[in-house]
Amino acid sequence: MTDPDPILRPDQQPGDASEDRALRPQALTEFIGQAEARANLSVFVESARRRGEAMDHTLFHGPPGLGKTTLAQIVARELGVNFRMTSGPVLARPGDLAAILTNLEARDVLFIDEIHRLNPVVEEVLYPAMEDFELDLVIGEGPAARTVRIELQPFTLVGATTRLGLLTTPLRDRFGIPTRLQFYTVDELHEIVSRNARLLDLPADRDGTREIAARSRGTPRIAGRLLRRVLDFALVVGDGRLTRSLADEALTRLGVDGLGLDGADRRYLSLIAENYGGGPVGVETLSAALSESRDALEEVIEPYLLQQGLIQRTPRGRMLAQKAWTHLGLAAPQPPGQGALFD
Ligand SMILES: Nc1ncnc2c1ncn2[C@@H]1O[C@H](COP(=O)(O)OP(=O)(O)OP(=O)(O)O)[C@@H](O)[C@H]1O
Ligand SMILES: [Mg+2]
Repeated sequence: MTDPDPILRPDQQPGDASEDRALRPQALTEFIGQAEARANLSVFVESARRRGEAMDHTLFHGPPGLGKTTLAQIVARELGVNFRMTSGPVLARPGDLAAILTNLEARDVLFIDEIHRLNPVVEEVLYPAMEDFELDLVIGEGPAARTVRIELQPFTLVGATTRLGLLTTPLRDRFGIPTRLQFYTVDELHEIVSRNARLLDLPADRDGTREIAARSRGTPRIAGRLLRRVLDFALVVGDGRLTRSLADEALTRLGVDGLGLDGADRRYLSLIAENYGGGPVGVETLSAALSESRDALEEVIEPYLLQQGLIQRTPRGRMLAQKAWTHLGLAAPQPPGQGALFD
């Protein structure tokens, strides 16, 4: 089964990079939502600036598309330092990380995306680098091998992950500022969509931008993409203006329903309802039946369904909540034993 439309997925897709750039907020004051994270970060940034020191290592975690990379870039800009970006899977050998670390200037931000996917031998090198700004490198092989210690400039490591649970404890413990990003409220997304419409020169009714916000799965990346697709419809099918009815028509044609669920979400819910009587059913079983990786289910599909109260995680597997039955237009089965009283 293939997703009918990958533009609805919250994880990054090819082509996002250039689209993202135009809409990406550049300063903490332009960043909408995540009020708590933003308030805390502005204090830590300001304090580091006054002390003239590197800010403490920071970890952003939460579902894809909520602004982890954006916030990391903003932090570097507000600190007035260089931003270096890499990712867990790219750093295959300790030497790859060493090359980056030794090139950092004092107080720079090193951003490591998907930090839960670091090779363990690379991670070992990271510990003393984070803690003491030192690098222990093994030079040569066999009996001639020796360790050299290299002093590093103090730097700020900003890590990002969609899977906090996969981080090793020693790595997790070395982040002084762990920050969880939350799904956005419809009001926050509405502000984001309105701002993006202005940036894209799209005349828009409040009802129109609201409709997109309500159907963006709590995720600014999806809001940005849906707005661009609705813009296409506005230009070609409509009269160039974003109205509520135009947004509704476009989103419905794209397969986004009233709760913002896409085809993959609905297949997930329907499978549990129709094949497993509402659950509980194990995630491995769902993964096989949907031909989706377990990671994709746990990182991308389930967080929003959980947050919306459509499913529950139990020790025996996933279960549909009443709201999901209602949303699917199906009747929930009677719990065993109930109903017999009235027969
Ligand atoms: N608070 C916000 N206000 C406006 N736009 C935002 C906000 N947060 C994120 N965006 C936009 O959403 C898109 C995705 O953000 P970003 O790439 O930072 O997400 P991410 O959490 O790093 O995702 P991933 O886990 O896939 O790496 C970008 O285009 C960004 O401009
Ligand atoms: Mg990112």
